Amino acid sequence: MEGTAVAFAPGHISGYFKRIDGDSPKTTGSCGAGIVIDRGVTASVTPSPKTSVIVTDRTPAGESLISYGSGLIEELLSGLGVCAKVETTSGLPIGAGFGMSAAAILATLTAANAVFELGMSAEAISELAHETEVAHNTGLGDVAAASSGGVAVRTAPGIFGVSSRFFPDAEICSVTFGSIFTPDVIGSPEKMAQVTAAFPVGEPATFTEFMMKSRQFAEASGLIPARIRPVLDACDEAGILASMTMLGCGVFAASDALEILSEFGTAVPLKVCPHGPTLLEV
Ligand SMILES: Nc1ncnc2c1ncn2[C@@H]1O[C@H](COP(=O)(O)OP(=O)(O)O)[C@@H](O)[C@H]1O
Ligand SMILES: CC(C)(COP(=O)(O)O)[C@@H](O)C(=O)O
Repeated sequence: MEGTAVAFAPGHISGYFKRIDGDSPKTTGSCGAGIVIDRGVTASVTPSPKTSVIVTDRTPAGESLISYGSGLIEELLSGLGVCAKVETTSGLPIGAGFGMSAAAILATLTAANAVFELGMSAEAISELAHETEVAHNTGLGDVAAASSGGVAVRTAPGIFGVSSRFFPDAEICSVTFGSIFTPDVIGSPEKMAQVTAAFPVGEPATFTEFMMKSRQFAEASGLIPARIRPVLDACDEAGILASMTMLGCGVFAASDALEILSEFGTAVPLKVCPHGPTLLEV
């Protein structure tokens, strides 16, 4: 095996969710809804006698090396029975509720599948990515959503749980103040009980309905950090729909809220991504 394959997978902002436990990682996941976004992770995979991983982020706040090595990615490759030099580059901060872990897994698998000619279907890639996310407690519904584009509504756990997708031409904007360690939240029965009780009734059919349900959920979930309250208040005052990026210490707003969000930090304009993982180069 020679050469390098490069793939991109989109990130995902979860607006609301509830954990559903099945009898295996495949049937465990979440219901909810979120936006598949045009920033995500690019992974380059080059066959090599020994596996090595470099994790970088290239966000609007600048570029930085996050780590040498990633347990998640190393385990993934070893499960496939291959060794490679992998570089993942995240377009948004890791751990901040932008689904970067799911994007990293999907992008790495898509590139590895191409360069090693593994013959996995898109469905098999999503299945393995979902099981890996759930097994590591780094996400529940991000893989199902980010396996394709749009605003994804999930009514059952697992990769076949997406009941509808819609594709608004919306200007979205986000600001983040840091991470919330996802396993601490989705691994806590107390937190999950409050999250389940906060789950909104009915499914959104429009972007506005999605934003309203997301905010209603965030308020009732007990998850809103004090740090983001002034940002939500400023959006409310300006009549802009906004909510918390699940699960990160940040806010996403509908419409072009760049000016308002920039008062609080580095604001990032986003669009709804129309597609799932894509092979860029092989
Ligand atoms: N680009 C990446 N490359 C490799 N591993 C990643 C990447 N992004 C996230 N991860 C892994 O996922 C963990 C964070 O998961 P999580 O809090 O769910 O992040 P996010 O909210 O961005 O999905 C990190 O500690 C790291 O192990
Ligand atoms: C909210 C979350 C459980 C985690 O999202 P993230 O922190 O971005 O990995 C997500 O996977 C979902 O099920 O909706």
